[in-house]
Amino acid sequence: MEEIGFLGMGIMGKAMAINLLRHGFKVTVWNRTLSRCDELVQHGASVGETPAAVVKKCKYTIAMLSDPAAALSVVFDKDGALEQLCGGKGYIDMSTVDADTSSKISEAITSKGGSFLEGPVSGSKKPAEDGQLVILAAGDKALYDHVLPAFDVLGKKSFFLGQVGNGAKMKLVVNMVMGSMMNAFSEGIVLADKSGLDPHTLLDVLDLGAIANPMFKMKGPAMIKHSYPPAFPLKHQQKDMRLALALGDENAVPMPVAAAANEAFKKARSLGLGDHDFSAVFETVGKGAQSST
Ligand SMILES: NC(=O)C1=CN([C@@H]2O[C@H](COP(=O)(O)OP(=O)(O)OC[C@H]3O[C@@H](n4cnc5c(N)ncnc54)[C@H](OP(=O)(O)O)[C@@H]3O)[C@@H](O)[C@H]2O)C=CC1
Ligand SMILES: O=CCCC(=O)O
Repeated sequence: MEEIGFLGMGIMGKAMAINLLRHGFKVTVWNRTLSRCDELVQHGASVGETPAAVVKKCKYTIAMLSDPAAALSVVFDKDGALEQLCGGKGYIDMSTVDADTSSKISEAITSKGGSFLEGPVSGSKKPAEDGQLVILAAGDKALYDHVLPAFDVLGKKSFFLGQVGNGAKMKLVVNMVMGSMMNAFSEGIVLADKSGLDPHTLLDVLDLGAIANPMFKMKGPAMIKHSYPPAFPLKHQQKDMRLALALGDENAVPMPVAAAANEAFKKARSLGLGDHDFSAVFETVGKGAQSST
């Protein structure tokens, strides 16, 4: 099996790279904080000293980085991926970024003869560990077909959405809906509690009705305990709301619900909750933090 490069050993990148190793892929990893690669070595990975070194060694390289600035830096900076991208090499950015960022990266890589695919994912830490992500790919179709065996390990379903930017946009729309839902859910828990209802009973009622969903089921009990172990860091959810609102601006789509949700995530960041799970936005609702829940 050919060797895959993997840049970014955060919550998602680590889980995805370990999953590939577990399924017999050879993987060479890199992370800005190199010590975070140590655990991957124990799982059988090799380590590259720089993004360029990883791309030089591997026919194709996946990136899973925090935000547009990180995605651009890893490609364009000194010792970045672009230095070694050329004909026969592929680069797949699975980070959640905006379409402009993705297009900049795509243009630079294709102008050097390389191929580019974006592949942001729906699904969080546990689906990444279990290979149950939903992959929203767009860009070079030949590269997509080539990496499908790896996508089949990482995800339960891959979509090919056409031209570069469509994967990024789809991901932002999905996360805009998710962030708005999380805020409504938080308000619901606080409202139930403040009006004398048992929030656990609210969870049971929600789970049996038309708006039952895995997110409420998974996050609700921990939120009631004010516990937010990071699966999807709140700072990344706020980045996605911001980028989705910019997409709304570009397309003249009024999004008052998403704008309010973004304000709540910003508030949560200002309270120092950026590295907690995004469900910590619960702490911004009324006096959620002081409630009897
Ligand atoms: N967590 C989740 O549930 C999901 C996350 N996503 C998206 O996936 C991406 C990664 O998320 P996640 O793994 O949770 O994030 P983490 O914050 O856990 O990891 C971020 C990664 O980006 C690296 N990084 C940050 N800034 C830079 C930089 N300037 N240069 C180089 N590397 C940098 C970090 O390196 P270092 O270790 O050195 O800080 C780390 O490897 C994000 O775009 C996120 O929105 C998508 C679906 C689900
Ligand atoms: O971008 C993060 C998505 C998290 C999820 O789908 O649960």
